[in-house]
Amino acid sequence: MKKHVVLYKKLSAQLMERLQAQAQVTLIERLDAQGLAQLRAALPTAHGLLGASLKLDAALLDLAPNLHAIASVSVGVDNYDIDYLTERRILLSNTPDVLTETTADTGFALILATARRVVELANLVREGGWQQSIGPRHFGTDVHGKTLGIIGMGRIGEALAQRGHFGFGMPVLYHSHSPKPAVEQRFGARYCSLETLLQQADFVCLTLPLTAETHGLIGAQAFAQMRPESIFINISRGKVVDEAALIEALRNHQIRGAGLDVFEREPLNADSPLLQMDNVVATPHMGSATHETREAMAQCAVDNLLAALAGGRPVNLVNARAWKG
Ligand SMILES: NC(=O)C1=CN([C@@H]2O[C@H](COP(=O)(O)OP(=O)(O)OC[C@H]3O[C@@H](n4cnc5c(N)ncnc54)[C@H](O)[C@@H]3O)[C@@H](O)[C@H]2O)C=CC1
Ligand SMILES: O=C(O)C(=O)CO
Repeated sequence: MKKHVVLYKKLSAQLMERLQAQAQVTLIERLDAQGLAQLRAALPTAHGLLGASLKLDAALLDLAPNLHAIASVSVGVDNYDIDYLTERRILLSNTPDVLTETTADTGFALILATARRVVELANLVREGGWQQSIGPRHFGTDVHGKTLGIIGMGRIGEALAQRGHFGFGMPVLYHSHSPKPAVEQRFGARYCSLETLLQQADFVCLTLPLTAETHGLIGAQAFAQMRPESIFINISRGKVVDEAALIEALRNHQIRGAGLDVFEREPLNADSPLLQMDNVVATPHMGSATHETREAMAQCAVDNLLAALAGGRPVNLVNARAWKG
């Protein structure tokens, strides 16, 4: 008998066909109240789950006694209680690598847009405010040659360093769990403490996962260490930052601006003070959101799920201790 898979993210026709050939599929189209009720109703017979952007906590997963595998269509796994999944020997997989370059592109788009005030000035033109040559009041700040600071030198951090070093001649500072000699050799990057990075980088970029250790890592104390010319970029997770402290730092001109793809609460409230600030560029968690990359992520997730349901070890298994071998 075919295994039962619950999708809470829509797949392309091609991937859907592939999944349906191997499994009985329930598709939850939208994660609204009705969709969540459908999900609850489907969980008791589910062997596999595939999706993203949903906190799958124990209260929900206790409804799924037969669950064997979850394929997250994301590299970040902060939506899952990994200890709980491991205890129940539920295999959790994610989608690293396929989104690395696209997410680093988004990071650089935010660096450029924030430093060169692209959104603010494009809006000025759109609103008919371009009546004469712009002057210093509308000038931005250079990106090339400035110091790029990367907090969390993993896959995306390295891709950002590559762009900064080769594309923009930027000296690279980084802080991570441990130094990476290969990265230092390739990009001339220099390992330093978090404090030194905050004090010296012109662009402070977050490319860390959200974990118990990183939750609230960047707060009032961190912003106080940054310089009034520095620009803060977050393409990791909103909860790594104390958003109230960020708003205060922007209000008090402790930093020049911020490029933010992620927020403490998503979607961001329309009345967030961040949206009133010209020196903030806010994007809707779109780091990996290109047609090509989202399809590659979905394909990776389907591969992981089908491997697990066939009794194999998914290539991108997150909780290795859940694997019986
Ligand atoms: N904005 C978006 O749409 C996207 C956001 N992301 C976020 O980016 C994160 C990073 O992704 P990858 O680069 O693929 O992960 P990765 O695991 O390759 O890199 C993370 C790096 O952070 C370091 N790190 C972790 N905790 C640390 C700590 N407390 N102090 C110092 N360094 C620490 C790790 O050692 C590692 O080098 C994801 O977990 C996800 O949350 C990923 C893709 C898209
Ligand atoms: O993969 C992730 O972790 C994302 O945030 C979306 O691509």
